[in-house]
Amino acid sequence: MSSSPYAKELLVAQLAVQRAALLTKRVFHEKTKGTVSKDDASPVTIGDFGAQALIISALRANFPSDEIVAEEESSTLRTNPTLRDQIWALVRVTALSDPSAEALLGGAIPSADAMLDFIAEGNSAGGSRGRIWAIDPIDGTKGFLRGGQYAVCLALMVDGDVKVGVLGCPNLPIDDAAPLTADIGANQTDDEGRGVIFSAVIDQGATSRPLGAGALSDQSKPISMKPLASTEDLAAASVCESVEAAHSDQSSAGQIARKLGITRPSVRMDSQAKYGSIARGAGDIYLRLRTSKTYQEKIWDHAAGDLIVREAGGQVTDTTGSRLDFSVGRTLANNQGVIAAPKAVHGQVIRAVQEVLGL
Ligand SMILES: Nc1ncnc2c1ncn2[C@@H]1O[C@H](COP(=O)(O)O)[C@@H](OP(=O)(O)O)[C@H]1O
Ligand SMILES: [Mg+2]
Ligand SMILES: [Mg+2]
Ligand SMILES: [Mg+2]
Repeated sequence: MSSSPYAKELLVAQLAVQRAALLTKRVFHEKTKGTVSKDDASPVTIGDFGAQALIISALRANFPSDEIVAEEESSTLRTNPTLRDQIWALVRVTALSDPSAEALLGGAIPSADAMLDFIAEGNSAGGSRGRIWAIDPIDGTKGFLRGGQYAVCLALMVDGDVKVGVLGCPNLPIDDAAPLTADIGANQTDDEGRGVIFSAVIDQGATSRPLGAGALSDQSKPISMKPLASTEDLAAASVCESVEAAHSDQSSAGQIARKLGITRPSVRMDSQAKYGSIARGAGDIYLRLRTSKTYQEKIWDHAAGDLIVREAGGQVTDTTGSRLDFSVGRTLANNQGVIAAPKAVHGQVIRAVQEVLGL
């Protein structure tokens, strides 16, 4: 193993994300996905819980004293043994099908109860001190259920700053040069040539590699944002935004694009696959414009993508132009929306955003 900073964290994170992604792919092909509706009416599946259990068990085996902020909680499972047992069966069979990384990932989870305990360990309040991992076991659960884009997301923050970010995107093309395709209606699962892991370590650049099983042979390739520099470049840019109109103001995004001279329709895709896609130059700009004054973005929805885009030559801020602040707890309480773009044009994009939003 190389001795560059965060080499072990990166390796463990990639292997854990890869194994969790295998689990989610398995769930996609099951007839019952154990979908339950959470308090905020968003869905969670056995895939979300199982992926979170696998990732936390891998982190605990390697970094026992780190804190963990993860999206899902275990309380509903403690009173729902049927759901718990479905997840347990899935976690066991996935670990068995991915044996080569066993030594690093810490061996099998001993029991269903131990699995629930792992899931529950993602309850850190977050904050500005120490080593804290942020996990979104399935980001874009709605995309996952409809056969579109989703991402298994893991990031390490140290003293409130993201140092390592990994995104597993089972339904994106492996080919960094493949054109962007919108999510809606398309079943993009398990096609030949899909499944990619994006990674970044602070000051070490960003990479992509195929998502597989087991050990990671060295197939990582550096990725970078498209180097947009001029107004003409901007006019040819493609904008990514959420599929969900409730998650981002699509009508303002359309006005912003027109103001920048962009003629192509935006590409709507679920999850942090948007960050990965612009980081490798398949798209150019990610706009996420808040739809309510009360919703606070969650750190696990942005931490890995923020670092991957910045390490690929992009700039990521909120609509006021401030960097995303991961140091204030489980949410981005200090930020409003997200604007990610190549460095050279980010200022121009922010001006258009502020004109349209009246900021
Ligand atoms: N009102 C809202 N505004 C912005 N984001 C929201 C939201 N309600 C839910 N989300 C988040 O949007 C994420 C999906 O992002 P996207 O819209 O880019 O696909 C969800 O992640 P999960 O699918 O992990 O729950 C969820 O955390
Ligand atoms: Mg969710
Ligand atoms: Mg999410
Ligand atoms: Mg999620």
